[in-house]
Amino acid sequence: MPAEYPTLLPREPVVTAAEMRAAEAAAVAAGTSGFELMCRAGEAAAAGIAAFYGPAPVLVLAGPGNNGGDGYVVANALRQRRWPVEVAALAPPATEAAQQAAALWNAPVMDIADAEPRFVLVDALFGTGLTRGLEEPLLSQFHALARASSVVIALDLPSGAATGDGTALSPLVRADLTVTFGAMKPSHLLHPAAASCGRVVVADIGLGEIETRLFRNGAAPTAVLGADTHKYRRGHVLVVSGAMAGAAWLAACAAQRAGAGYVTLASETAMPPSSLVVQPLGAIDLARADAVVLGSGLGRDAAARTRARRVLGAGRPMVLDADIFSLFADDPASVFGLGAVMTPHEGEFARLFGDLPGSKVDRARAAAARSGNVIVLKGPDTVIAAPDGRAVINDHASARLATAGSGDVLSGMIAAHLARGEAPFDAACAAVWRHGDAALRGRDGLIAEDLVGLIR
Ligand SMILES: NC(=O)C1=CN([C@@H]2O[C@H](COP(=O)(O)OP(=O)(O)OC[C@H]3O[C@@H](n4cnc5c(N)ncnc54)[C@H](O)[C@@H]3O)[C@@H](O)[C@H]2O)[C@@H](O)CC1
Ligand SMILES: [K+]
Repeated sequence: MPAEYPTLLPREPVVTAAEMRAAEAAAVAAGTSGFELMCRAGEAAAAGIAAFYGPAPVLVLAGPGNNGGDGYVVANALRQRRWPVEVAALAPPATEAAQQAAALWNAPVMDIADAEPRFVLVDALFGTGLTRGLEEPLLSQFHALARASSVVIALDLPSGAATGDGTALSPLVRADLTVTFGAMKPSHLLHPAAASCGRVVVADIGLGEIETRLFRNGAAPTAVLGADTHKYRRGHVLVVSGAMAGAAWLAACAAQRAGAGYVTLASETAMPPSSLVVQPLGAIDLARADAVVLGSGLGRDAAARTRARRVLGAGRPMVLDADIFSLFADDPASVFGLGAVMTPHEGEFARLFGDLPGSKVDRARAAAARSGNVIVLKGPDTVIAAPDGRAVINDHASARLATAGSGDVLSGMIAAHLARGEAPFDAACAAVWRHGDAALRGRDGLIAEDLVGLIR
């Protein structure tokens, strides 16, 4: 990689419930009690709540497990800060640590059926130990109390959210703030659960670095250009156009704006004069392309298939998108094992990989392993997975990206990163972040052409 492009910045780990339990068990084995961890969690949550909201009447809803235990610690800590606090419990605390926490509270606890709404509702019903959705009458009581509160704060997770896959096991109350412990869990980033977390704050409870292969996408590093750089050193991107010239043109412009020094559009259609180099595919020396976008605007006819085969054979770093997934749905082996970046949305993904089991992260990982390519499984919670099991969830994005051509823009951006010599996984992560960042700086009514102009 040219020296002027730094490697990726450190990313936030995202851990599963099992990884979290293992970290907790390791801490306990090393001499920290479960109750001590709970005290750290509850104290940190109370500090977080006090940082966001002034002293106000609070109702804490405590479940039977350790999430409920955290709730008792929060109640005690806010009471010490002179907030008026009440606690309502679903059932008596069932774990030793939660019993110790309830003893700390040492004040009346009412039944949830008797609770009155207060300004702040703290949801300490269930966390990572949830095994099934909330049942009636609790579900209705919880939602009614939340509707009548001004602020809802979830401890660890909104109760009813599964930890690992973003699913809602029962309808979720939308929290304003979720204070989680040790590290983010997949459901803080995967939809639909992520949409009910509000702002997510991670409280350090002293578990140290938790071993994981899943991360939250972080900001792409800024390229620092040396005075001696030149356009080819910044990377030569080739976009192969076909029946849908507009899509390929968007990808090419996005590659330019994302930093490629030289962009060629392989097209037999005349284009308006611009800084893009437009040439028929037959006239292009494919070996000179540092990265290729294949699929955006390619078309799905026989000519597209012929063009695709020719370009695939050149063995250049590649982004495979859009029409490629239809063209090779019956022959996926032709696009596997290339070390390329594939950028399907859910529909295209299903066409190529069928109905894989598990969470979005599991499915993207399985597809990456099967295809030998980096998979960018697009959506509000885009997952990027590498064949070796590394995965990243991107939440730095905007629903404004749901517009025609936004995928073509992303393909061009990934190609610009590949063309500078970045590894496929790093290139995909950086481009996905910058793509989302551009949309966040956009406005309602954003179209793909605007997005190109907003790339930073
Ligand atoms: N793992 C860790 O490192 C730490 C965990 N802590 C807290 O502990 C939580 C996990 O605690 P637990 O494992 O005790 O689990 P939870 O407190 O999430 O819930 C488990 C309890 O709820 C019951 N339950 C599950 N789903 C139910 C449903 N739908 N209806 C009724 N009952 C249901 C279970 O039978 C069990 O009694 C975390 O979310 C976090 O808040 C913190 O105390 C600090 C450290
Ligand atoms: K909760």
